[in-house]
Amino acid sequence: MAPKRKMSNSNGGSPPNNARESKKGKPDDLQEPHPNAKQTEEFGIVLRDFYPPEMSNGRCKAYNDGTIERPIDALEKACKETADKRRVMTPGKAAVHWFKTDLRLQDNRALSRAFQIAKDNQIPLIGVYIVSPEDISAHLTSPARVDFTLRTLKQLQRDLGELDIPLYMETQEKRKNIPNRIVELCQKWEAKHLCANLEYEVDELRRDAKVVRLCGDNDIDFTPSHDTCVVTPGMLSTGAGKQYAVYTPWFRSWLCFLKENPDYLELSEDPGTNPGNARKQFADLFDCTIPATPSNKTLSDVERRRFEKLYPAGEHEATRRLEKFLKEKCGDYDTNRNMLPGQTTSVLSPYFASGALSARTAVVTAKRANKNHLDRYDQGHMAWISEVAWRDFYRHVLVHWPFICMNKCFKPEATNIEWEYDVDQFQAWCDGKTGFPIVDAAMRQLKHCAWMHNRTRMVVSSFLSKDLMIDWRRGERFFMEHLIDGDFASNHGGWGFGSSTGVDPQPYFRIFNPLRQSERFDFDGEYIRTWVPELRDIKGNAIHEPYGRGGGAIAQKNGYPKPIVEHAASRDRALARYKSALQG
Ligand SMILES: Cc1cc2nc3c(=O)[nH]c(=O)nc-3n(C[C@H](O)[C@H](O)[C@H](O)COP(=O)(O)OP(=O)(O)OC[C@H]3O[C@@H](n4cnc5c(N)ncnc54)[C@H](O)[C@@H]3O)c2cc1C
Repeated sequence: MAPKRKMSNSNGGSPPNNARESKKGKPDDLQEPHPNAKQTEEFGIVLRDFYPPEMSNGRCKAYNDGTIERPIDALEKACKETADKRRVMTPGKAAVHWFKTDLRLQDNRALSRAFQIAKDNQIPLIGVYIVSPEDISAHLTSPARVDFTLRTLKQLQRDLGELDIPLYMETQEKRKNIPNRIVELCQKWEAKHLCANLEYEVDELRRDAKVVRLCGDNDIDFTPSHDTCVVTPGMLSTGAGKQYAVYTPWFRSWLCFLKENPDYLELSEDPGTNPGNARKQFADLFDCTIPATPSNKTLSDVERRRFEKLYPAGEHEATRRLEKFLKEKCGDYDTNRNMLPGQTTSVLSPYFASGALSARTAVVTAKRANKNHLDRYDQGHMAWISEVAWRDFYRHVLVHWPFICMNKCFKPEATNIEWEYDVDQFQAWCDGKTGFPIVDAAMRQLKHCAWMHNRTRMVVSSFLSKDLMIDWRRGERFFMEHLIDGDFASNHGGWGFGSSTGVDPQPYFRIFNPLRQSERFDFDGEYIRTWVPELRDIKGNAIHEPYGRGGGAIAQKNGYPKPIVEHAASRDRALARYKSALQG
């Protein structure tokens, strides 16, 4: 069992105002890791094969005060500094769209731009997709999500093929080779224009800044587009000109912005038939095979078939689901969305995560179904639009506070909380064997479906970080490794909420009571009975707490564990530890 994290008085403690100044008045070494970095490494939170040790809280502060440049600023600087070179570009013999997490034809800002360039110059458009197994490992992408992406690529290749647009795909083991390889491909095809949509995670922004400069040096125009958010990160700020850290005022501002800037809700034009003679000029690109699944991300045949059935790939399925949800379920979404049995939400998250569906299309279609209102008329539609906006919100947070992408939290001082690193309890949580039926049902739903209901995502994240006091970042990692919709910004945001280390303004003493959550949102125990077969025969409300309410004999006979902690005592421990780190 790993030892507990020790409280630290060095720069691991709550950062004083001048956290980057040492006692001697010299600036602290920003390369110095956090005092507990060894522990985060040993517990599998910081992946040292890919990243440096956990940074100090002072380094987070240096991002906040501008001493260290944000990756988005580095990218913008690269675009600005190469702007002159880009203006004189000649059309070349092809235009290229580099697909990433935007695997669709509909409403795709950069693809639309690439097609327009091809059309204006009567040259062929080529699509390209590069798989990097190293990237997939570093980003903890789940096998279910890898499989979903590869299936989506197949559909995309078919759809593009119908327009005579080839999709060239290849594997680059090392992610550091991607920028050079992209340029090499453009040179090979004599393309002078490369288009792609931005991804806002740190590695991706840094990679794209490199691509911008490399392209500039090689007479290729690459101007990345903002596409994944409805409102571009950086467009909304508080009256004091700062980035919002609280959702409600941010959402008011998001609504206002869209009313004042309706063009942000204009969908991009789909590409048409390839203007150039691509079938002749680039014939070999049309029968590209789908890249192989990296060996550490394979699924069993049973899993593959199950996920194919649960989540058919591609944008046509995404559109079908969106329309069906808006017609049949969205009207009741505000009252039903927290209920666990049945399907009360859209289950569109895998499609958003892979980019098979754009958030803009979702909001515009929901608005249309709501008599063209974003924030009036039907409560269900308004509630759903505001949930899709959460996705934007967490991306805005990521862009402004990039250190959250580097194993830190929004409140860096919360990394000093005295966490437990109990391997057995963590395993019980992963396996759905904690003795708390609602928690166990949820964790088993995750294993089976590679998806979990939002309500139980909140319950299990609170349980791990508060009832078990386990460093929530290990849970964040486990989610990424298992979710089909694993998405850094939303996952981190959700874990920040569950563990009270994020942007949520609620104080840490909001601790979910698993029993109350179970009684409230799974009233008849249907969700528990679906996922925990050991408890299926227990009648009435004993299902929520078998050992305390007369269902113990059945539970025990079927091998269901007793609760591994006592909620009231755990709650007190959590309150004391949070208080000591955050207010002490
Ligand atoms: C601990 C935790 C981890 C999470 N991890 C992820 C993740 O890795 N990927 C992910 O897409 N979502 C994540 N979420 C948010 C949310 O749980 C899922 O988006 C939602 O359950 C997906 O189901 P749905 O498509 O049926 O959502 P619906 O209720 O139909 O909502 C529609 C869409 O809105 C967005 N959305 C809804 N709620 C949220 C939210 N709270 N935060 C951000 N976006 C939201 C999603 O894109 C979702 O598909 C997490 C939440 C928590 C509490």
